[in-house]
Amino acid sequence: MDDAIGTPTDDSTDKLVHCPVCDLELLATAINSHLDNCLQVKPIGGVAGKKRRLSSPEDSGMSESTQPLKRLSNAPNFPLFHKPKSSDGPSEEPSFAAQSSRTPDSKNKHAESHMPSNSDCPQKQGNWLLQSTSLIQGDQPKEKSLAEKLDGKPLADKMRPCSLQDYMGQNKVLGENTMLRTLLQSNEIPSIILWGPPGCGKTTLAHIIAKNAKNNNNRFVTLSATSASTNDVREVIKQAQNEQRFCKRKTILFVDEIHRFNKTQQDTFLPHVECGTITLIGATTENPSFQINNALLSRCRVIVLEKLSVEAMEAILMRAVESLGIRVLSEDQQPGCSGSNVSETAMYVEQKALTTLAHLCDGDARTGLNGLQLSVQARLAAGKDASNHDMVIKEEHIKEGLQRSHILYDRAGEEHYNCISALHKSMRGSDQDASLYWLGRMLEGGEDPLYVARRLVRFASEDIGLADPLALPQAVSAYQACHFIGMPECDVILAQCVMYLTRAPKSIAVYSAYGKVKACLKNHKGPLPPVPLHLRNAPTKLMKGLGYGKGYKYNPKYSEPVVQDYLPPEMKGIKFV
Ligand SMILES: Nc1ncnc2c1ncn2[C@@H]1O[C@H](COP(=O)(O)OP(=O)(O)OP(=O)(O)O)[C@@H](O)[C@H]1O
Repeated sequence: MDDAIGTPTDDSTDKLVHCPVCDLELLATAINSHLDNCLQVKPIGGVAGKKRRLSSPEDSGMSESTQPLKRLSNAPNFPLFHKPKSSDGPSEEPSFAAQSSRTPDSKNKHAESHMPSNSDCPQKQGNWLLQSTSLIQGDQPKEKSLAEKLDGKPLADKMRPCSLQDYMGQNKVLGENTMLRTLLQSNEIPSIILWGPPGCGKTTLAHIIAKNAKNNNNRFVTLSATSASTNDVREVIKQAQNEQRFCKRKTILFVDEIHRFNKTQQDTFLPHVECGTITLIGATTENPSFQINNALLSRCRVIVLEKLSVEAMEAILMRAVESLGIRVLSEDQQPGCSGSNVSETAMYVEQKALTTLAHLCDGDARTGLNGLQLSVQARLAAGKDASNHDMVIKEEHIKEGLQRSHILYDRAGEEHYNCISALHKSMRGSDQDASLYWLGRMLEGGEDPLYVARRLVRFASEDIGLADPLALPQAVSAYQACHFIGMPECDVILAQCVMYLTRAPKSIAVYSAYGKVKACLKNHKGPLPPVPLHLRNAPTKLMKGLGYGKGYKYNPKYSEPVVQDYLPPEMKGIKFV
């Protein structure tokens, strides 16, 4: 038979059947693949889509009988017989294995990850970046201006990496052969607690894990412990159970700021993490040993993320700068040296400015990126009236940008010492307003409250001492209270202590007396004199026999004042106080 498609192989399969769509007679063995393709051309109900009409047999010059065969190689198949390729499908996303090579130049590869493949990726949603670059061929969308690119969500959100390739730093936990990477590559996602300082990438890592998990047909649900109630948690768990029962899909639950959940809420997770209904990814800036209950903690792996290094921060900033189309000027370069069209308005940033920003943001990528955004926006505003087209972001602009958002405070650098010194001196001078101002400068700039509290303990003794013996317990209590409560609530505790110490009477008697002791010991020439025998303890017979404790007058036994030497004879008469 001329029209039959396929070759009979045995008696049971050489039966002829009619295609229900095109009425073609063909072998039973070939009906499925024929139908697949036939339906692409002639969907049941007869209404072909707009695209299909454009490539109708008449348009293509193909006869209806040959069309299905021609389409076999590249036509998408009808979902009845083949799984659809969704935008989340594994085939469209690089797996962790594919993402595994995080080389130092990975920051240069971000254009790859900007290809529109997943709607979860912030850079891809709304195409803010794509519209500004030439990644899309053919119908070029109108290029966005720099101001437009900065509009809307904060730059830090827009730049959130979608893959490990763009995830900088954290090599201790994500480098080659680390436990986490191995687990992720094998799609074994354990319940984990990501613990690290603000802006170090906890949420970002959770999103990357989730994206990979979605590719592997898992559900990803997020909750913020700051707003979710116990009922919300129960609802998520109920849905997770249904998904597991009916769709055989696992649920990954990301809980941001998990330390803010109370004990009951944390307990709600327990059995479900235990039995695998949900895989929990918690993020916290607080020490999980204190903030997360032990039972939950023992069911999760704690992954400690660190502040981002200056190098990682530079890479993150560089990626943002490139995405925004800002050109980087090294020390010996001038604006316009790239040979670009001079009539175009160009934005430049000095390499030094980026390095300064990377240092100042204290390993917090959000601070760094938002600081960059502020500086660029400030330059754009300043450049509106200027006749010169080129705008250059310099170090001072970066600092200015950070100051505006009250974050210019280099915790590791000079500013840290300058501010604590100013606080100490203001308290010594009993100036309450100045003392509070310097305290505020440090705390609002992100200083560690425990560092400030430790300095107050020292001040209580050094500058107040016995003039007010309650100053020291005040300061120690403030330290403990800060330890229990943490920022931001502990700010007022420190303020109370600072005001107490500022108002207290001052005395450096203890401080200077002890200073003299240290000087005496330091300047002593020759061997230090031995402890006089009568002052020595004599716990054993031998020591007693050697004369230890001999002649010592036990003061409580005497009603009259005791005359006795307490210093070595060489030191007799020395005064420290
Ligand atoms: N390791 C990283 N690599 C690249 N970009 C990062 C990295 N870490 C953070 N970022 C950038 O900083 C932004 C903020 O990071 P993220 O929200 O992940 O921090 P976080 O640790 O969860 O902070 P918080 O505790 O304050 O919620 C991200 O949107 C991203 O742009």
